[in-house]
Amino acid sequence: MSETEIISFEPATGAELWRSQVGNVDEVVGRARLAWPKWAAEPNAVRMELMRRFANEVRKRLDEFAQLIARETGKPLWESRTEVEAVIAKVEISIRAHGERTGQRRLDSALQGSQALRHKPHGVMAVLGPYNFPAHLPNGHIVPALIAGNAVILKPSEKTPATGEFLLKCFHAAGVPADVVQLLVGGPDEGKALVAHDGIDGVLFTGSAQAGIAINRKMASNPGKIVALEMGGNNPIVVWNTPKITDAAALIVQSAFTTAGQRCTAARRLIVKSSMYDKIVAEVKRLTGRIIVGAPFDDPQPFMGPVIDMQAAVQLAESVVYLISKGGKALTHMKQPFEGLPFVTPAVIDTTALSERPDVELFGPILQVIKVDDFDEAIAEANNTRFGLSASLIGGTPEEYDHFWAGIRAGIVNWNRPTNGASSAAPFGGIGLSGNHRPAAYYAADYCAYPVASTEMEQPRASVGVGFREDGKAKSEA
Ligand SMILES: NC(=O)c1ccc[n+]([C@@H]2O[C@H](COP(=O)([O-])OP(=O)(O)OC[C@H]3O[C@@H](n4cnc5c(N)ncnc54)[C@H](O)[C@@H]3O)[C@@H](O)[C@H]2O)c1
Ligand SMILES: O=CCC[C@H](NC(=O)CCC(=O)O)C(=O)O
Repeated sequence: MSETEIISFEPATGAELWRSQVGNVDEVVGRARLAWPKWAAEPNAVRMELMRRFANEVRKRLDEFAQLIARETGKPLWESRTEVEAVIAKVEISIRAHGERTGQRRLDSALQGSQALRHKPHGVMAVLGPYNFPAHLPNGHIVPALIAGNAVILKPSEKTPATGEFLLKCFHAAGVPADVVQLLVGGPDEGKALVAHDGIDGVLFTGSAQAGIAINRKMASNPGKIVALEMGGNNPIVVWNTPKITDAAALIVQSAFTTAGQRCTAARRLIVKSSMYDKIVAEVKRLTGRIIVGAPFDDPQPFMGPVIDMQAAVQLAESVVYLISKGGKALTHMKQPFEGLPFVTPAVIDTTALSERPDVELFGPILQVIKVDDFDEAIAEANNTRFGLSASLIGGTPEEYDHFWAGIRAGIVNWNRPTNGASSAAPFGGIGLSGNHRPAAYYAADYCAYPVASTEMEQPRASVGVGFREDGKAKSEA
């Protein structure tokens, strides 16, 4: 039975934060369809100016917004602030991307007329958001979609609706008409109804592979509708010859445990050269042991907050038990330091001995360690996944990095940098179960508008060419 009400709870305290009735999909879509043509007909400059006003609105409310994200997701306040800063930065990046990726071109020819390339918006776009970046990631679809002239319906995650509501209030306060960007409160049922609705021209999804595949299936009979899928990862970080053990360990810990491991780009598998194993593992254990796990407003600030809810915490603890039951060796144990609340400490598990490692995204602070002897074996192990979002090489020579870059199947391939923390000024997406070749961030402009090619002359001008007699009849008819 579907829920009639959505309630958001603060992970760090269990307190109720927000509640609302679920939205009416037909009504929201109907309003968006009516509002869209006027919005699409506005000059680009008007839409861009409104986006800049939106950025200013968010800037004015940065503290309030960051506090809400911290309460609703459990992320430390310092990290929640970085999410709000990313929301602000998205506007200028998207304006630039719109011009560079979907701008206008015109090629004049005296004979053929003028060859013009312009872009049109799709219409009404459904944005389905995840809970881990409840503002920044939906916003990464919303801003480019609005700039291009689409109307948008945001269905935020059922776990973080208050953040979605706050984000949309900032658009409205900036002057974007209420029906041009609307909130649809709901869970997966409302998401499914929105995706299936005839009045939707596209679905811009960020979330799990499971839900993304279900959406892709649903949209298969509508090839004309745009579907952008940003999904999860089972991301490798490979450590090869490096004398910089402390730096390597810091990059590994940052990759695996930032946001309590709840990032699509988090490192899930540490693949390490046998001869470096002892040193790297010792340093990773030492650093992991120093991580402060705590509530978002604690002083000193924690590195990691709780995971999103108790269900997630229990699933993560069960995954650790499963890996150990199959032959994994716990290098650090996952503990639940606060009874009844979803705080977990990071687990590092050596799974080298496992004959089959489950290729699933364990969305939390669990890092598997796999020991290998040979660089090609490391690359093969890194590619031993159906996902393909991000991958990093720590250490190695420039030649080895070239080899790694060429051999790795992922949308983001880094060298001596973490697997996460991707730039909004670059394309962002993955292959395999991580996405459907419609990268977001800088390339989001591409899926928010479609190109129209036109050959244009101010007056009709045609010439009868080869194959015609003087009277205009074709030779073949003679
Ligand atoms: N690649 C990326 O850019 C990226 C970014 C952030 C998060 N993620 C991924 O998101 C996941 C965590 O977020 P989550 O748990 O909120 O994801 P989720 O897939 O459970 O939910 C995402 C959104 O889709 C909706 N939804 C769920 N099932 C649906 C269906 N069948 N039809 C339509 N809508 C549906 C949800 O209500 C929610 O709004 C992780 O897998 C993470 O890797 C990916
Ligand atoms: O959880 C998934 C997103 C993680 C984040 N990626 C980005 O912020 C991409 C940039 C953008 O979309 O603007 C990361 O890599 O940490």
